[in-house]
Amino acid sequence: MPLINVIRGERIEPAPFTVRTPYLRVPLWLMLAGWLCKGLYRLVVVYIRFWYATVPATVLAWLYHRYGWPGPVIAVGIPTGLLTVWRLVDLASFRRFAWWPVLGRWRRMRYRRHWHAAMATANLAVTFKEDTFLPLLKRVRVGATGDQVTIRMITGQIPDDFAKAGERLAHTFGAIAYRVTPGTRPDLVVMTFRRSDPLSAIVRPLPVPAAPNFNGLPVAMTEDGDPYRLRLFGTQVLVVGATGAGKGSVIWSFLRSVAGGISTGLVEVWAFDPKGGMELGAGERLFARFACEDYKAMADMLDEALATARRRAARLRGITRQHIPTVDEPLIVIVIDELAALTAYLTERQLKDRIKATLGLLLTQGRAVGVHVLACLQDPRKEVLPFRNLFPTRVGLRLTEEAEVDLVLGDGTRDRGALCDRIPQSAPGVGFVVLDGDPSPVRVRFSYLTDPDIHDLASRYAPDAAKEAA
Ligand SMILES: Nc1ncnc2c1ncn2[C@@H]1O[C@H](COP(=O)(O)OP(=O)(O)OP(=O)(O)O)[C@@H](O)[C@H]1O
Repeated sequence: MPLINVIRGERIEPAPFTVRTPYLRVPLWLMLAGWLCKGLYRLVVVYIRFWYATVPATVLAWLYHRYGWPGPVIAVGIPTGLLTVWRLVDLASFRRFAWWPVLGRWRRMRYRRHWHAAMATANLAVTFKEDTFLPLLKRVRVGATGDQVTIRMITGQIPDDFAKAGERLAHTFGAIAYRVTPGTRPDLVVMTFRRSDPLSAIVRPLPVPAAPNFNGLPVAMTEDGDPYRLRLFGTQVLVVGATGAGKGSVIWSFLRSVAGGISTGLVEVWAFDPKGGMELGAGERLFARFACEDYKAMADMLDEALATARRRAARLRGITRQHIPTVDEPLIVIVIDELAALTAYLTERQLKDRIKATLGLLLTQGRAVGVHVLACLQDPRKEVLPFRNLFPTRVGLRLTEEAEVDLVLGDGTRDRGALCDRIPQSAPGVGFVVLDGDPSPVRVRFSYLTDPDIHDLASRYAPDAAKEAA
């Protein structure tokens, strides 16, 4: 038996005694006096506990008593005026240093009030040796869209325990969505409760970088209002979404982010649009290769890409582990609008098997030698699933079923906040990006390019357009 047991958490003391009060006849005056004392005691407790409200109220009352109305009016008016000027002059710093800290205090009180019940009903309170322990509410930080709540877990708890209870807690605390991320220390977990949606508006096309940075291509906006930068080097990208979820906008946002490289010859896009060219046809001028009807031609293109990858690997072996694109040896991106059309729906068995084998090799061997795949998928069915793990970067847009989320993005991702099945139809282009090895899904909205935007992009950045201009 251990000498000392150590457990973190807030201990809920049981009542030391349980007594049955005897029946006594109490005179009315004694009862009234008792109530009065109790009332006074509670008043003092409330006064001390809520000092930040009671002390200013007392000061204002004293000012009124001493100077009449001008006293409190001036005392309130001057700081209010200064704060209003601050807000008008610099809203960002006003929010950051004045409004959000105050709101954070207020919200912390509200979290505390519901904390015990919320933890107990979400099964996050732990009973150990007849004592009950609660996770500790450490800090509440308010931001533009919601609250970041830092919690110290009880011994034996892990962030996934909070992820599993996330939806329950979000409802309890009146949030519309949540996200769970590990804290800065192993005993901390951060729950982000979102109260409004900063991604409700359409994101206009982002500026085209003249020279694309393949470690961070701006393709979408994050909830913080910053561009989301997709890392292409060393990865393959899978985009999954129900029909109308905005897969097209992911492709076009990506193409826009590498358009500078396309025009200079640093990037070659090989596009596959098995739906007859409806999605990608408008940008045909941007592509070095384009196939939209002939599946045999698509299989040949994939074979060619694999041969290129192998040639590069043979040349670079022992020299470098990451291919650096040049005009002579550009970065090749294979964009596939509907992966299942090649790997699942195709009726010619031999051709389908050939495509699947090549694609599998390409996904594993291509990323170090500058041959990348960005593939979209509508229906996460069994036939395409074996490929899932070959895509280190996965984007989940709106999905129709809850079970599809973990199927596509990885086990436990939905619990950690990637609620793809809850994305409304009215929010196409909204999705969660999940990177291999990073437990936190990032919620983003991809930029939307209208047909004129796409035509404009194709006419400005097509490689032949650059030659014509020269
Ligand atoms: N990022 C976005 N922002 C705003 N609206 C968008 C966005 N992406 C798509 N939309 C709207 O949603 C519609 C459907 O988008 P899109 O065709 O890209 O979906 P999809 O997932 O490719 O569907 P499908 O699988 O049926 O081709 C578009 O016509 C457009 O009106």
